[in-house]
Amino acid sequence: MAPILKDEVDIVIPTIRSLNFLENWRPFFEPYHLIIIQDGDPTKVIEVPKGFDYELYNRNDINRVLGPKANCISFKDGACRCFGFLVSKKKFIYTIDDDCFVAKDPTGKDIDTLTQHLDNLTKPSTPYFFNTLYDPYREGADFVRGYPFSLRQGVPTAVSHGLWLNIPDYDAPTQLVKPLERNTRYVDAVMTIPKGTLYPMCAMNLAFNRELIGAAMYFGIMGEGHPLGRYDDMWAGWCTKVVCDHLGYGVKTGLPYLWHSKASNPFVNLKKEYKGLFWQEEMIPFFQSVVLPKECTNAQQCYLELAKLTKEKLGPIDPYFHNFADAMVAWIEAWEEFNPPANAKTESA
Ligand SMILES: O=c1ccn([C@@H]2O[C@H](COP(=O)(O)OP(=O)(O)O[C@H]3O[C@@H](CO)[C@H](O)[C@H]3O)[C@@H](O)[C@H]2O)c(=O)[nH]1
Ligand SMILES: [Mn+2]
Repeated sequence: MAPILKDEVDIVIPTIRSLNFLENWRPFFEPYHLIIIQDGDPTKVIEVPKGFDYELYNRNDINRVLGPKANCISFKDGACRCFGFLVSKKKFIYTIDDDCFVAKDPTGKDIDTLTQHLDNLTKPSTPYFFNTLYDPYREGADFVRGYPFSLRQGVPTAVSHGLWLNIPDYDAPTQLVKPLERNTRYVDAVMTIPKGTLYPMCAMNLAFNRELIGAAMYFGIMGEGHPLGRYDDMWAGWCTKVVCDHLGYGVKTGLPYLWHSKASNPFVNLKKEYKGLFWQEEMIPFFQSVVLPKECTNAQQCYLELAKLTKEKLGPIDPYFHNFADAMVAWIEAWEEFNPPANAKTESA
């Protein structure tokens, strides 16, 4: 099957290890452009398997491109991937971790995650009324009796959150008490996460519409030099869901599945994420209480409002959140530098 939307997609991969996993994805990824974010030591040479069309950025590149704003891009944490979202010019982003492989569906067929994500993103979402047959736009499903006809056209989908077989995305305490737990359950469903409901977004197998929500898909300041790690995708998931709810966009979760092969070290993970385990008991109520002004009509404006509220409401928890809010503003400044509004271009021409 021809690669769908080939020129409208960038695949963003953060790596501090190796890109050998791409061989496994070659049938699905080779036609697409890759943006590789090499984390860690920039002098280390990371081989990209032959035949892939890619651009690669290491820390020196990030510092060169962003100058002082480079501080808003994490170092020694998978959060660095959001630099790829910033420099992309495409409508859709698919981001995947380098320890993820092609999974098989119950019929034994290899799962083309990218095609399923693009299908999720190009069909509407239904955040205002739950459809009990799940995604009504999928082959073999529809709206059920009692579903309001006034809501059946749905809303644009901004995020498609895929799942993982084998190693589940557990936090360190769960990983420690359930070291042998494996996810073997393939649930054949895609569903819209209802408006007003948050969810734990994992960036392992994630796609989104960059034009709708890219400006809010910032992964924060994590890793080296910061008191928190492995909450990068969680933070981005809470921010983007609040922004999607405000702007009337949808977020889907479920298919596609991939095979997550490597469990990161739970003791290292505990050190990275432990503050998040109790801070999230305050972060979640913050996000649940956020009301964005109606004057915020795009993701950038919403995000700047979130930055202001983060400093005000979460700043008292720890000075980290003051720095975090500043980094959120720096991110938007960088975003607008790389993604000037269309009319700005004609003015300067
Ligand atoms: O310092 C680092 C650490 C990792 N990376 C790259 O980021 C992804 C995820 O790394 P890893 O697979 O080791 O982590 P997991 O615990 O399995 O991943 C979950 O935690 C989130 C952490 O952000 C992640 O999104 C979740 O899926 C790999 O590609 C590493 O190479 C890095 O760049 N720098
Ligand atoms: Mn992993």
